[in-house]
Amino acid sequence: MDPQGKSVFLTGGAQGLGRGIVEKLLSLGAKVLFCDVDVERGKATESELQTQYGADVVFFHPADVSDDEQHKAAFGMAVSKFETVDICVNNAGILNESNWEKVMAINAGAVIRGSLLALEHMRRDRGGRGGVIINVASIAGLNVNPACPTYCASKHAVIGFTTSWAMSPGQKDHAVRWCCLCPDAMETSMLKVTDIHYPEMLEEYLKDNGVMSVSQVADAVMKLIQDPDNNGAILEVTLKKGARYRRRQVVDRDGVNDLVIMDTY
Ligand SMILES: NC(=O)C1=CN([C@@H]2O[C@H](COP(=O)(O)OP(=O)(O)OC[C@H]3O[C@@H](n4cnc5c(N)ncnc54)[C@H](O)[C@@H]3O)[C@@H](O)[C@H]2O)C=CC1
Ligand SMILES: CCCCCC(=O)/C=C/C=C\C/C=C\C/C=C\CCCC(=O)O
Repeated sequence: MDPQGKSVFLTGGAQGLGRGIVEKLLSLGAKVLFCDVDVERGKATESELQTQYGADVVFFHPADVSDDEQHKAAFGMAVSKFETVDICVNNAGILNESNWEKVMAINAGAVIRGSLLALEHMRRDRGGRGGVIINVASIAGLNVNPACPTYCASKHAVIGFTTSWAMSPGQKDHAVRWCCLCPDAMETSMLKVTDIHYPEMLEEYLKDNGVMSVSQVADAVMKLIQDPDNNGAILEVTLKKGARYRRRQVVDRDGVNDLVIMDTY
């Protein structure tokens, strides 16, 4: 899909990756409504982006996406501003190993709610225009990570949910594409986290693997949006290897029930 002239709803756009994605989309001619729980930063970002791209192409709406009503209201605001939403990016996320309920509510719960809101609005078999749903997971959704088991679980949930919907027998009728983004560590406020187990593991990990810029990862999101035939995509983004699609197969090893998930590139 070409972002030019398309309408976008994005969560967690006040800073970090969310803001980076909003900026790329605006530079490609899309209109964006983003929400965030950080109202002050959201307003400041809106004002800066309106100055650069125009007052009628980017809007901020305050919302905590762990709250059902606020999340629905924010999505509804995008629909009423643009009439239609073509691209939905469920990006808002936190990392806090002391509060697993909150992590699951935002990283998994809000991704599920946001996806279902977008599907209902976009699906062509119920009068919508089709579209793309991009769910932001992490490399942690593909691996195990003793430093942050709850965060890791929330990101595995995003990948399982998104790829399962992508495999829906009704997908062609819905005309909605489902994609997961799985970045490695990138330079945002999340990386300043202190609330993980074994913080020394993080230091070691970053020494070995480096840290990506937001812009590199936001470019990968444009690839997800633009590639037409990637329903069910899991796009891994790392500093050393760049953006690569994981090819996921479910292999039936014994013809009965010994199913194994195998990823290749
Ligand atoms: N920074 C990293 O190394 C990586 C981050 N990610 C994922 O990227 C996504 C974006 O994270 P970053 O930009 O790094 O973090 P960030 O902390 O810089 O930005 C996250 C934004 O989400 C907002 N947010 C948090 N909770 C919210 C809620 N309940 N409702 C609405 N907005 C909320 C925050 O206010 C903030 O503006 C997250 O899903 C994160 O898990 C994935 C891989 C690596
Ligand atoms: C595997 C780390 C990349 C996960 C990227 C992400 O989604 C958010 C990162 C934010 C902060 C980092 C927090 C925890 C990671 C800590 C240690 C990683 C050790 C993993 C390992 O050695 O295998």
